[in-house]
Amino acid sequence: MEYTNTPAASILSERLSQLDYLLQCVSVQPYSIPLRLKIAKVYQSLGYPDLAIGEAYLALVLLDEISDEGEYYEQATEAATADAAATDSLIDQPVGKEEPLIWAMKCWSNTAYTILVDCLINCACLRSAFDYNSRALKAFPESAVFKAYKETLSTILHAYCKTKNINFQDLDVQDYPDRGFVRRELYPWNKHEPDRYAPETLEFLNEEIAVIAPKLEVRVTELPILSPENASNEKTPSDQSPSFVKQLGVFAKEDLAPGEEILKEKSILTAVGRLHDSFCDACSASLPNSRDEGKESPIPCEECDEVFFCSPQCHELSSLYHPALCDVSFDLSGVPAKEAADSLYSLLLLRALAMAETQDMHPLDLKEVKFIWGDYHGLDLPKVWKTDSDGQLADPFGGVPQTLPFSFEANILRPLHMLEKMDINIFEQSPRYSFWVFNTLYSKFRGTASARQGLDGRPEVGAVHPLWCLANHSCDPNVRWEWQGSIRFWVREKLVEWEGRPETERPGLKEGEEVLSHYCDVRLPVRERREWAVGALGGNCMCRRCVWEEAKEKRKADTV
Ligand SMILES: C[S@@+](CC[C@H](N)C(=O)[O-])C[C@H]1O[C@@H](n2cnc3c(N)ncnc32)[C@H](O)[C@@H]1O
Repeated sequence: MEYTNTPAASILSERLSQLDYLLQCVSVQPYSIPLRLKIAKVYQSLGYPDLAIGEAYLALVLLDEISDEGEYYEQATEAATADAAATDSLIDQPVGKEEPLIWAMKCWSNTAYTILVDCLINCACLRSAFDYNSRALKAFPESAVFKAYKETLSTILHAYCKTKNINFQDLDVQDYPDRGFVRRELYPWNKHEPDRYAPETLEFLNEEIAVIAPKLEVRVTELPILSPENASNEKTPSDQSPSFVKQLGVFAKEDLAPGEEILKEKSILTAVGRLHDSFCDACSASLPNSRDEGKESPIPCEECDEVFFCSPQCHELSSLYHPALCDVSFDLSGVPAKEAADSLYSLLLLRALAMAETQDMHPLDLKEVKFIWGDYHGLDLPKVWKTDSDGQLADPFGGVPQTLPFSFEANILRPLHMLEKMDINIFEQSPRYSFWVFNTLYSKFRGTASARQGLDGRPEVGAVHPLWCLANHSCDPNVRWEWQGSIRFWVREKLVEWEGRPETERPGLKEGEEVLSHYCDVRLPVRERREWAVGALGGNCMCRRCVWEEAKEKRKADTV
């Protein structure tokens, strides 16, 4: 990354170097509370309040380990005693006769709560902020800082009630909003992201795709940059020429006939949010009922007997993730319906962490994850990141847009809980299983995962098919797909009917033509299609059918 000579850019560069140094230190001193707090402060000063929350929370966990004599009592106490004796441990000198360790712990606890509450408010996690501020006020009843946060929270919550037209007194703490958006970013220190357009990347992806789709290849292509505003009534997209961005796409290597099956991909990066014995644990195919005659019976895991596989192949593939999860139950089936989709992303995260642990790899180096699209903001950080002349951030995110959904539960607590269930030491392994790694995985999954609903309309199964998801979208697709365990593409035998299509067009793909999938129900009218696909596309669809149909609607409206 190039750092221009603006004052903000050099401050950014300095803070990133500081972070780099502290991250190296924490890999050798994973139980150091002041070090966790220093990292939290640097994240905060860089405009990543979400990452600061994670480190401040770890500092609180370490403090609890000492006070409650928890599993890591010895390591945490040893580190804290050494830190309390050191001079640069973020604390004032002890007053009176208080023991240095007790005094230091009080100071660290105060700092941890301050960072946590401030950042939770900035990330719109108001219920969690309220909860931690109440605990802080119990520990430090006279603190002007926590009293001020109480006021701030009350003001924000009153304003929230006003917009929702509800009485503040009627709002239960459990119903306080607790979810916001944070920066969706290729973090400057992330060394795991490949150059997706480099010849060696394309060579690797084409070797992989040759196995499951011998007539297709991955190529670099150009796509219009989409934004949610570009179809608003004031600006007509067809009047503007969109800017383009380099991305990957899937192309035909030879002429493909209508009806031909051209891709069949099985993935183990799957998530099942319902009863485990109804779906193959590896590929998520529905399992045959025990009464289904002539069907092979599901194969159980011989160790835990809790998960089942649809075939010997899936049973074998489970050796790539299941050892880390064998006998571990992580049930999210009880989450409220409105959180069901988010919980599938968490289960995909769990699968990726289990794959990394079983294969002893960094999660971002897994081949199923490494090359997939993270839909990062793509802005030049040294140019967009903003501070004033004193180095104060323009806003808690440094002026950088926020599009990644974030909650304390999904991005901090749940991943740590998953690691603990897999018996992973959350302190010593924090360089590999870090909060920015969870965010990066969530960014990738949100850009590419498919979900299938159950009969009640609730998202039930999710999966990332790393090669299939390289295909781009059109509301006039040339393939159709089906997902039942494996995902399959067929060349369409019948093209979608819409008025603007040139009459000469026939189904089938010519050599070199792009495979165009669909991310929404293409039977719907343009407005509904765009609403459906906006999340997956990052903006309103600008395919030729959408542009044509929107123009027609506009002409119709103008004549009325
Ligand atoms: C599942 S990925 C598709 C593969 C992606 N192009 C890549 O490089 O890996 C989805 C992303 O591709 C882009 N995309 C797909 N179809 C598009 C279209 N018709 N117009 C513009 N962008 C599109 C959007 O950025 C979207 O977030």
